[in-house]
Amino acid sequence: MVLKTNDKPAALLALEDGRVFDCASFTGPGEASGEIVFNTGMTGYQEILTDPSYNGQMVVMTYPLIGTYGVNSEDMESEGIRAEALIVKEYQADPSNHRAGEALADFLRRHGKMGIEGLDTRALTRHIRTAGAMRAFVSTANLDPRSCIQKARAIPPMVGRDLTRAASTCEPYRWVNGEKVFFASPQACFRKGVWTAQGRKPSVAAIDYGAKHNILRCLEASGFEVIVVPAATNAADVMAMAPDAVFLSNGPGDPEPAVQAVRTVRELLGYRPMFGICLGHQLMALALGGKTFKLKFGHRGGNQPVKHLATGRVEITSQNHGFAVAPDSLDQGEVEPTHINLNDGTLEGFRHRRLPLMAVQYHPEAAPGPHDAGYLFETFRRMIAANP
Ligand SMILES: NC(=O)CC[C@H](N)C(=O)O
Repeated sequence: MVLKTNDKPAALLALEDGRVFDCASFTGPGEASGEIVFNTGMTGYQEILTDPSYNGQMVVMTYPLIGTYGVNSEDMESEGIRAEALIVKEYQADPSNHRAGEALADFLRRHGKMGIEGLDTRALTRHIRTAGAMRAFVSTANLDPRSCIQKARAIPPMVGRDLTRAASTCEPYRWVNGEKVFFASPQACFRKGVWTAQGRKPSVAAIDYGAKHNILRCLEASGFEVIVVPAATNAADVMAMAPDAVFLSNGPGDPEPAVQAVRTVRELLGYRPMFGICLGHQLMALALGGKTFKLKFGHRGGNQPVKHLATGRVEITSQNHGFAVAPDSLDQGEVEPTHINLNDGTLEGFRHRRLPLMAVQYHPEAAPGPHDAGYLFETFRRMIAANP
């Protein structure tokens, strides 16, 4: 039981289906709302909080003790905290790690986000598994269950939300040595001579729907010259850059209402080799005429088993998604499934039989998580070499 003090005021977590949990806030007074989802990673709370794909969501960690290794300056997946709140069984306020620069509670507070503890996260997770991911509201100021449930029901549902532009960069930038380098003006980016490696490295235009920094780090480490462009960039502007390849990033929200993004991807199909990760995978499937649907409680964690169909090899993968591509909605004559999830049989990757297109639903950049799927960046490189 958590001692409720002035530092840790009592809070109430209310779910839209009427379930409530007494808890405490380890970041002081506040209020938060969003879709409540769980992550099964034992570590990785910093990467999870800063992954833009968690925008609009409150994350429950199933591992019971969180905060032990603090927060450091190297493991950021974006500039700030993108999740709405972090919900844990027990917060460990005294971090011990040589890389720790800050305690988790201070990091959350600095970004104006809530940390919640002192509830039975196992019961909460089992409830989400049975009833599905749903809207929730948590407050230290309002402890009235009925009113909190109403507030949970008043927030917009995740289905139908296009968050691609909200999570994207407003201006294009170069990704150089792990840093963003902006252009003198955005227009300076959309021209053929923008690439500096001039053929010594494959150039990739990465469309940003809320890209995790580690994807950009992996592209750079795999030898690509990377320029990141906003989600609203149209196909003509991408083509004006004449990149060797196009990359579609991860991102928050429901892919189906992102019609402008899907149109751009459709216009780029077959233009140059293209690789999509997570939301990028879903947008590519939609551009190919496929459909997506919402999973009951999604896949979030670092231990999702995925079978690579060509080799029979099983990869342990890092994942974060609430939607999935319906395999039957894709033209099997054109699109070949390449990966499936061994927990629930859902589609985890595909390639096109004629065009140089590949996509995976999981995260080969894997931070936090295993490195089993790192070969995909090399596969992308080979695809570019084969399609000059
Ligand atoms: N990590 C992602 O790109 C997530 C994609 C999408 N928002 C989903 O939840 O399915």
